[in-house]
Amino acid sequence: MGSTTPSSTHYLIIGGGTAGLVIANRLSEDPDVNVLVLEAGPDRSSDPEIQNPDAWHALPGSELDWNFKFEPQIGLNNREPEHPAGKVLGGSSVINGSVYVPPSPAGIDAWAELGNTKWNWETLEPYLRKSVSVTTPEEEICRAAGVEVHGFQDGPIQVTYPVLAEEKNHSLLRAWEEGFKSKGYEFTSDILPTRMVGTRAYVATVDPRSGLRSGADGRYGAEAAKRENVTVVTGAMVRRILFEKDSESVVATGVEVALSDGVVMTIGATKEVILAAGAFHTPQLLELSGIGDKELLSSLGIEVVVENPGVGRNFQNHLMGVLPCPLNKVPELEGLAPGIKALAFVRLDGEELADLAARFLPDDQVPDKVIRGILEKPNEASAFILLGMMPGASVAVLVMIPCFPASRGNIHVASTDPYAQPKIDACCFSHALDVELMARHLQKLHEVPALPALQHFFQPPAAAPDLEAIKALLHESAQTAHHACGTAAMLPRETGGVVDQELKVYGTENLRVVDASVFPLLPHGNPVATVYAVAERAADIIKGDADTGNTTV
Ligand SMILES: Cc1cc2nc3c(=O)[nH]c(=O)nc-3n(C[C@H](O)[C@H](O)[C@H](O)COP(=O)(O)OP(=O)(O)OC[C@H]3O[C@@H](n4cnc5c(N)ncnc54)[C@H](O)[C@@H]3O)c2cc1C
Repeated sequence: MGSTTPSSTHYLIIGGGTAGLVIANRLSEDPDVNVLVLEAGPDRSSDPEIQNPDAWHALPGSELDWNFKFEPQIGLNNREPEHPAGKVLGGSSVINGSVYVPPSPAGIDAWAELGNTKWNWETLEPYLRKSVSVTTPEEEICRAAGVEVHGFQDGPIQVTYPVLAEEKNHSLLRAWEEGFKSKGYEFTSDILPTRMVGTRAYVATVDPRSGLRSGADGRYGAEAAKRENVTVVTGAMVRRILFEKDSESVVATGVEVALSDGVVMTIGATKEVILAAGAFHTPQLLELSGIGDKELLSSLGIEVVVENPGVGRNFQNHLMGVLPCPLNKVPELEGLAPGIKALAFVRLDGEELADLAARFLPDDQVPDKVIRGILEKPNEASAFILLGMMPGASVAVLVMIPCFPASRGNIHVASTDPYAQPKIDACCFSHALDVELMARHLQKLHEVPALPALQHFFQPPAAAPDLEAIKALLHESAQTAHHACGTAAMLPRETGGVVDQELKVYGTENLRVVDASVFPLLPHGNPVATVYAVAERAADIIKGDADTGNTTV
């Protein structure tokens, strides 16, 4: 790895986070190209405390978190939720909860329906496989649990079954599966399921050998950093992207960056600038650099390089409803470690969903029509449930997350200061469907602890409140998940797109975005699996363009 900061490189990657390190790794496989990664946070890849997956609760709010805060949310009774994001080499993959959930095929096929005909399940699936290696527990445990994994052997991210691997969890797991089976939800054995509704084994991005977290700073980052043609600079805050503009084209020539010693310098990029700063900073950097809504930029005195009002729009995130469940004192729960134990993907009754879709998702509006199409598929879940065990196991929590929220928020700069937080309005519950659907799921969640198979473990639950009371409760108490995405969306330009299907920023020759910002639609579960897959595919697209001479500079 080069040790000093070069003044020029072929590929300049802004943000050494989840997606940024995938790109750095894959592009630098070609020894003839130079890759520079500029990461604002520090390198903590060999700090065992940070890499301990159980320590993740302590990381949001720490110095490794950008500590974003939303504007008061009308839909959440004016609460101002916090949203962490990793400020560290490896980005949010270093502070996240390690839950690994591949996206659902219909959720990815919806990307094509939204206008990205080259992006669907068929084109993304190979990259899901390429990004991870799955280690299963002993054969006997897998056979008894019905777990199957095909392929998934060579990827840098290590994925394991930590709950299944510990035998003392098994009786709770069996009861969970039996309970849901009694409601018609079968266990889904494959890690890449073809049937979305049902229970699944919990899988996590944890290295089976060390027991430590497996994030982007692990093999992706470490392998890249060993190469002569890669330079990773930490503590490097990119302040804006620089362009050369004439009547024909807009070419990204490099960036202005503040290094950890206070030096501010410009660094040139002779092939491409790749923006991988995450769903909050990517739209912020685009706007600070002159790409965005003309009126907004002009009001702040920012010179407009490319006019595009889509920048910062289409913000999506999951909301969570939580039901605490007191536990019985039974020997099977003694000594269980806290944390997530089980997963279930569930669906409202078909008629109820059809009724909600007809009332709240008009057929002539996008993305409502596309979300409607997903919800109408009997194979698709409308929410997922996580069973979490609290320390001491006297209480468990059921966390319920609707899969495909219809509300859309926005993120915009409020000043020209690159260190100032952008204004984030998640617009939680701004789409009427979201609270209706979530309230019905929360009502049904009350049935779970009372399922005959689970009664041994859970104390009898209180009766579920009526729907109106639950809606009021959700406005008061729904939590935001940490799944921000969509703010530089891959969509046709006329429908709010910021990047095209090659992830190139519209109106530029050689600026790409590769991170969760490009998702046109949030996947049905936790998003990191999709971030890795998108970044893997993006690397192939960039390499392909280089091979065909499509990179214009
Ligand atoms: C607390 C938390 C828990 C989560 N839990 C889960 C989970 O259990 N499972 C799951 O699937 N997903 C989870 N997620 C979401 C998932 O981790 C993210 O969606 C994913 O990591 C985002 O990847 P990214 O590449 O888009 O951005 P990031 O990984 O955040 O990378 C962006 C990088 O850019 C850097 N950067 C930003 N601005 C600049 C700048 N101006 N100059 C230089 N560098 C800059 C940042 O420091 C960061 O390293 C969680 C997220 C959080 C925050």
